Amino acid sequence: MSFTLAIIGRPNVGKSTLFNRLVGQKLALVDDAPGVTRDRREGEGRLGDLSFTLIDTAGLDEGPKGSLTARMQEQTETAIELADALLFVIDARAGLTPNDRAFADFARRANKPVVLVANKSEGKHGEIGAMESYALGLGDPVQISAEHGEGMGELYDALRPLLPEPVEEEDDDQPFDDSDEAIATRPIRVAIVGRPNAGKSTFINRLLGEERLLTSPEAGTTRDSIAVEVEWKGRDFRVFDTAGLRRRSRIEEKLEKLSVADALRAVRFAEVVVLMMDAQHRFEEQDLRIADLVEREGRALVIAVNKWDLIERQGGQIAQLRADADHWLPQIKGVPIVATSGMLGEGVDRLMQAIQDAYKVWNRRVPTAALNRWFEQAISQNPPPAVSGRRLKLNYVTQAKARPPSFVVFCSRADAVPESYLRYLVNSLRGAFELPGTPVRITLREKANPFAHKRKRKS
Ligand SMILES: Nc1nc2c(ncn2[C@@H]2O[C@H](COP(=O)(O)OP(=O)(O)OP(=O)(O)O)[C@@H](O)[C@H]2O)c(=O)[nH]1
Ligand SMILES: Nc1nc2c(ncn2[C@@H]2O[C@H](COP(=O)(O)OP(=O)(O)OP(=O)(O)O)[C@@H](O)[C@H]2O)c(=O)[nH]1
Repeated sequence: MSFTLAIIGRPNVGKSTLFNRLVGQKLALVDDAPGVTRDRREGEGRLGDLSFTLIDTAGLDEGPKGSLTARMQEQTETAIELADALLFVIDARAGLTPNDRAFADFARRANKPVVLVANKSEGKHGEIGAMESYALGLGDPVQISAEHGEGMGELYDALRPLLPEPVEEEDDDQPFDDSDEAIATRPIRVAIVGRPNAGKSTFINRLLGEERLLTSPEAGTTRDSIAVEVEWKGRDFRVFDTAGLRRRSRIEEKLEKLSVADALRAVRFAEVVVLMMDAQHRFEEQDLRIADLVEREGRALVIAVNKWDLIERQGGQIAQLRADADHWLPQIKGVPIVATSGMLGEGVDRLMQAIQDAYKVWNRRVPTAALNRWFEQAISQNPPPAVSGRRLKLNYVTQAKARPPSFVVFCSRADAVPESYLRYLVNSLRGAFELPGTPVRITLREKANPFAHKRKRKS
């Protein structure tokens, strides 16, 4: 039997939705046929290149006043027994309930690896439950939206080290091992995306030093994305080449649609995304849309302006590229940009270095003391505005996670803080801690410090 994962958690947190996403709709449809009531569903799940047997424990009602029925406990225990590792799901919007804590106890007692999943994390509301869930003592929550397919890359990151995978050697690193050493040695997952004909395959061939991928002057030669392992100057990379993202047209063929979906998937599984543009047609609408997608997916972005050999050399061109990038992509200010010629092998070293640097920035954790110093300074330099006569009070800040760097600011009235002030904080933070070109998230939160009760108990 293959590696088995059990999805556990109280009713309604989204276990079935996650199951369906990982297993695929077909099986779920079969099992959801009317009259088929089952305590447990099993299916073959896939996430990127990982495959596993998945057990879902959904479909039971909570007992009176939210209590757990004996049947629910029983089926959860059975599932846990069958599993090699657990996906413990909570509802990030609802926050923790006593039943979540009961399930967390089951999970802990199992003595099996547990991945804490904070579902329904799309939008801003998710941060709250995710922060609260730290208190369960099950490690960092993986924030996902099973319904919208968000956070699947993070889930992949969390699962990959748990699963046996003979081809990989790096698999003994711990989930969420964000130590400097782990960050410095893990293969970096890179997706190279861009419009058709930008030169993605040619570039990867150059990296590999052989004609392994098909390149041709016709747009859209690469139909599927292919992962290749590359070692460059002692560092391992896993590079995904994707079919060109192209403008959607009404007469688009099904095959093409699949290719676009494939590229989007590659973005989700990548840690660093290289947006490859043709130097002769740079910053086109589709390029900007890809960059925006990468930002929204929370990946590190590096821009390669390829076919640089076709550009007549004049002074100041790189500076112009820099200015163009910041003009068109203000949401990822300072995004690294490298001029390349995959054909001639120019700029390859610089691009590979830029990928490593971007990866480091994306993984950065800012020391708390420095973060607090920055916060006080940023607020006193440019205090938050008064809204309807009352000054907004921002209390303190904490880094909730890295990959990408995400922060939570605790404040008096979250809804009242204007977007522009948040942008000010993001840009100031970027500057203060050298976080260029990586998505930086700041979420506002009104509730008291979730760790406060812990501290009280200790004293
Ligand atoms: N907003 C949001 N809603 C979600 C998400 N995932 C699931 N839901 C919704 O949450 C509800 C419960 O989802 P299910 O997948 O049935 O939850 P379950 O944990 O399997 O529930 P039981 O079958 O009762 O054990 C449904 O209305 C879903 O549409 C998500 O990522 N975001
Ligand atoms: N002058 C020049 N031409 C290049 C360079 N890189 C690629 N090309 C040419 O551009 C064309 C497209 O290259 P590919 O590598 O197939 O492009 P792709 O982005 O993989 O294309 P799709 O498979 O359509 O997504 C080919 O004719 C290449 O020879 C470069 O650095 N300079």
